[in-house]
Amino acid sequence: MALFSHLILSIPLTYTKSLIHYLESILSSAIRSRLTNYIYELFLNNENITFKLAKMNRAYNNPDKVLKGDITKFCSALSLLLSSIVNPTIDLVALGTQINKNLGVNGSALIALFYTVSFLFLKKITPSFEKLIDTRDRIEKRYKLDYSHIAANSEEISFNSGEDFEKLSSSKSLHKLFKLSQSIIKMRFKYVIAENMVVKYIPPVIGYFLGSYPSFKDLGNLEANYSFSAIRMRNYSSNRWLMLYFIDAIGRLMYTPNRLMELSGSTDLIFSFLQTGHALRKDYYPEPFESSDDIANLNKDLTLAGARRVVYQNFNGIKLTCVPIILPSLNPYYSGKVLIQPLFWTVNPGENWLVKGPAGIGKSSLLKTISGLWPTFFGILKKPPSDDIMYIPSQSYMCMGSLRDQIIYPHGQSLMIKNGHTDDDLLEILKIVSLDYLPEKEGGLNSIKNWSNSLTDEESQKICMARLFYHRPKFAILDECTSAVSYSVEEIMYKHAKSIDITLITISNRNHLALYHDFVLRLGDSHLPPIPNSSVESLNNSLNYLGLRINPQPSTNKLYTIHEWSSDGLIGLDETEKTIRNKFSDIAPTTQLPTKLGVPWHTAKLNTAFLGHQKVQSSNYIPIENNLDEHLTNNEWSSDIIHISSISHISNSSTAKEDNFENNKAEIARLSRVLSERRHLYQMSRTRLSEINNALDKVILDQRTIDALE
Ligand SMILES: Nc1ncnc2c1ncn2[C@@H]1O[C@H](COP(=O)(O)OP(=O)(O)OP(=O)(O)O)[C@@H](O)[C@H]1O
Repeated sequence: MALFSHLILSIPLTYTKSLIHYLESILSSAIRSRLTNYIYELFLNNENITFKLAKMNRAYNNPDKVLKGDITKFCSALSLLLSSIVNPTIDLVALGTQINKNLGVNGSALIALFYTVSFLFLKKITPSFEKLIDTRDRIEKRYKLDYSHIAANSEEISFNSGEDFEKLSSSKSLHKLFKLSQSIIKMRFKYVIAENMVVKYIPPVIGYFLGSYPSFKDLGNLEANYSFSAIRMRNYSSNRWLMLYFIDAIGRLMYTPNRLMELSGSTDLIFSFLQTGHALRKDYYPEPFESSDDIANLNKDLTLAGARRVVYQNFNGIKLTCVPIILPSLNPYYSGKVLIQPLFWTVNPGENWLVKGPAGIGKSSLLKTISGLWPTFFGILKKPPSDDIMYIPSQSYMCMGSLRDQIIYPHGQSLMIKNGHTDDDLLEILKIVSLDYLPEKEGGLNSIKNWSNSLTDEESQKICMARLFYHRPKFAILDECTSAVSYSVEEIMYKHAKSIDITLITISNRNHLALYHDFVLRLGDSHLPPIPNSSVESLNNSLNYLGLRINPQPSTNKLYTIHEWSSDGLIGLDETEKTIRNKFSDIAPTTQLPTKLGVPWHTAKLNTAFLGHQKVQSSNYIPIENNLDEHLTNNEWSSDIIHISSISHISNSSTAKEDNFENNKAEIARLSRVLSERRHLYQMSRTRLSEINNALDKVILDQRTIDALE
């Protein structure tokens, strides 16, 4: 009978536990999926939040960790609260009522007193684990930073034989970390012993005593004892079990603060992660100043927090009115670095622009500003809706998925079909970019691979151009995205882009690309004066930018033009450099301008007919070195050759001035010297190459090596 009643009681108990566990798991996965979806909505949208989070924010440069680890921890800690609070609370209420009945008010008061004292005692002896763990995490972060610094700079460290120094500095933080971790472990050990004593071991003793007290308090009355012994034993037994379950429930409840502490840690993390996402969405940067000096040096126009961000996204063209290009500082209240002086630049539909300038001057930064990755700090930016403009950066991006996905990215196959495209269209596009062999080689358009590793740089760049031809936007900004493609294929691509009415803005220093463009935006010519802002100082509605007064609407695209652009020989302009210098003699040369203004820029119309003439001339030279690597040859030689041809054109011109002629003669002599030096270098390389070939012939390779090489 006893066994039967035990079974009857234990079956629902077991199932109740399983049910609670089941509910916990369901709750945890439901919270996780909702939270993750919410985060995706927040971060993966058209507002560049992921970029801002990764590049322009210091707190969460590794959002992966939050998504993979912290959210899972948070969800399971939250769902565990169900069993750790609800369950013991129900037990406490039910058992407490019964105990109150059995033991009377005094017994209940004694229990309450005991637990109040225990609780206060535990509170007193609990070390500040939160603070300690926080400190440990900071030291650990520092240690990891030290280590990644070593990994990132391994080459420099080896050159400087700095291994001992690095070992010492990183072992210092490791030592600190070990010491703190050990003391946390020791403290926790002592605390757990005290806690178990108070929560697990002392309460049952008190429980037994209190539970038995009503049954045995009149033990002296033998008669009564005799007649009521059975009842007394039953009461004793039931009180004892009641007390044990009651103590167990209180114990479980007393562990809840630990659970809550765990939960509060991850809640804090997730909350500030979401808060950062929302703040970045609104371009609000809550990071505080680091010292009062920073406020004094602050120039609000140049900070992320003070950026004006006046952007219109429904313009049929691209128009920058007084927009400087500024490299943002990661601290939102610090001034960014001004790369380029405020631009007044308009790209109308059908006008193709070539953007040129020395390395590191800010060409790609211009792309980042127009695309919105970096904010428009000042002035007004007008651009087409996002469907009408495409940005192709210098680093080719290959998504996860099939070969088809690479071409149609960011569209999916269903959208492609919905838009009326077929696989045959894609094959046609691949033909244009000279990748017609790719589907067969890679196993068809459905083949899924890690494309970043499978494709060469040239193929990746061609895929990005294929993407452009698939989407056919009205405008495209191409940032040196054909640098690995041969000139002949590049020519086909540019011609095709123009034939399908894509207005191109190409960032490149490849001179021959001028052939496919109508205008040039030249950044950072050191010998030219800056934008002529002094001439507009008197205008009433001029803008005050860094202490300069700038006319908000000067005539665009024709600030001033020059006849020759010093080093690369682009021609087709109206005035000589000398005339310009005279015209702006009141303005200090750029090199003496405060660097905070950024580099100057100018625009000009290209005389493509003349450039075509140059190209014919330059191609005559190429066969001389036709054994060199084609790409290098064209790149290296053509810039000098174009220059020579442009200069000879000027010198033959009937209007050429005598001093110009002298200058050009000197320049021709210099370039001839460069040319002969390069020929010499080339000869040396060829000799070396044939030596290597001879040496290779003598190496006997075994079959395995040959197979591996093949
Ligand atoms: N994310 C970044 N963090 C720090 N500095 C940057 C960042 N992006 C650009 N810069 C700096 O801004 C300046 C301009 O860079 P940008 O890439 O725009 O030059 P660029 O003219 O395109 O040069 P290149 O032709 O070499 O690509 C450089 O000094 C570069 O170091």
